[in-house]
Amino acid sequence: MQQYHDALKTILETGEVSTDRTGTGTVATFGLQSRYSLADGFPLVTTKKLHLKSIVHELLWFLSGDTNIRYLTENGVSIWNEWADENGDLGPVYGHQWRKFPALKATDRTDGDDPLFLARSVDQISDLVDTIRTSPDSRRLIVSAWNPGEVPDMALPPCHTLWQVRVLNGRMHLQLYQRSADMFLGVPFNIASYALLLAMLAHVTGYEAGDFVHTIGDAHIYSNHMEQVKTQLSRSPKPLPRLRIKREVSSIFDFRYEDFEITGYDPDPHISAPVAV
Ligand SMILES: Nc1nc(=O)c2c([nH]1)NC[C@@H]1CN(c3ccc(C(=O)N[C@@H](CCC(=O)O)C(=O)O)cc3)CN21
Ligand SMILES: O=c1ccn([C@H]2C[C@H](O)[C@@H](COP(=O)(O)O)O2)c(=O)[nH]1
Repeated sequence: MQQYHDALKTILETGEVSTDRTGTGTVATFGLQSRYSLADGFPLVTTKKLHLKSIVHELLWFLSGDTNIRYLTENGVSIWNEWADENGDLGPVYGHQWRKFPALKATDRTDGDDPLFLARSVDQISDLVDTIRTSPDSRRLIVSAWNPGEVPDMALPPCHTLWQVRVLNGRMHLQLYQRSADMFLGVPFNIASYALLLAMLAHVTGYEAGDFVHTIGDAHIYSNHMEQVKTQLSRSPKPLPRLRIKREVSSIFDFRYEDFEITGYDPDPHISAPVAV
């Protein structure tokens, strides 16, 4: 995970001090890209201990279309607690947009002068897998969580905004555009989560998992994470662990928590940090 350390160093060396919504203050760089080849191992940060459990459950929860934190809390995952309302709801966040992106289709009928629309919803994940199967050379394999009409109703507008898949020579690649990135707390989760998603998509469609390309808009280190980042950068990255999918799974929606095994993960101790709300 030298790439992750390099990104942190770039922000410390070239970033600019900024105010932000949470009132915490950051050092930020706008526009940063890193590439993680899954052939080198599974990109789980080794210079602090990460809980893969939270990452796997969060991804399965997104894929199920759920936007209430109940499933997460039942599985001991608390990372979304601060943003949920009293019923555990987050509004139409990732799961909703991935599986039920609302769309209107114009019809040729009218009501007086007003055009009539047909309301439907788009299951972007099913469509993605179907298109990979029917048109593997497609350059249109995109999933968007950014829905301008619904952003005001979301507890937090999506940070991982849009992603694209591309299959080249039997290898599947995935690129994420992340509009805003908490480099110390959120990003290690985001990298592992999208690498896992790539491994799952490659598994169900029969391709080799290739590169995860992480493109970031505002890449920031919060002012109250500086000591933690320095501690982490004083440590040396170790060889990456390996991910194994233990069972033959044919649908992207059939994965279970128990299907994943990580071997060879020998991280340095955990470094705790406050999350900016
Ligand atoms: N400021 C901020 N940073 C984020 O990374 C973030 C948000 N807000 N809001 C929405 C989600 C929630 N995410 C989070 C929230 C908390 C942790 C966190 O506290 N991580 C700890 C322990 C995690 C655990 O329980 O396994 C860590 O040390 O990584 C990580 C990601 C990512 N997102
Ligand atoms: O998956 C995620 C979700 C959130 N973040 C971080 C990025 C920012 O620090 C905050 C969001 O604040 P905005 O003011 O809406 O940008 O959450 C992340 O890194 N990864």
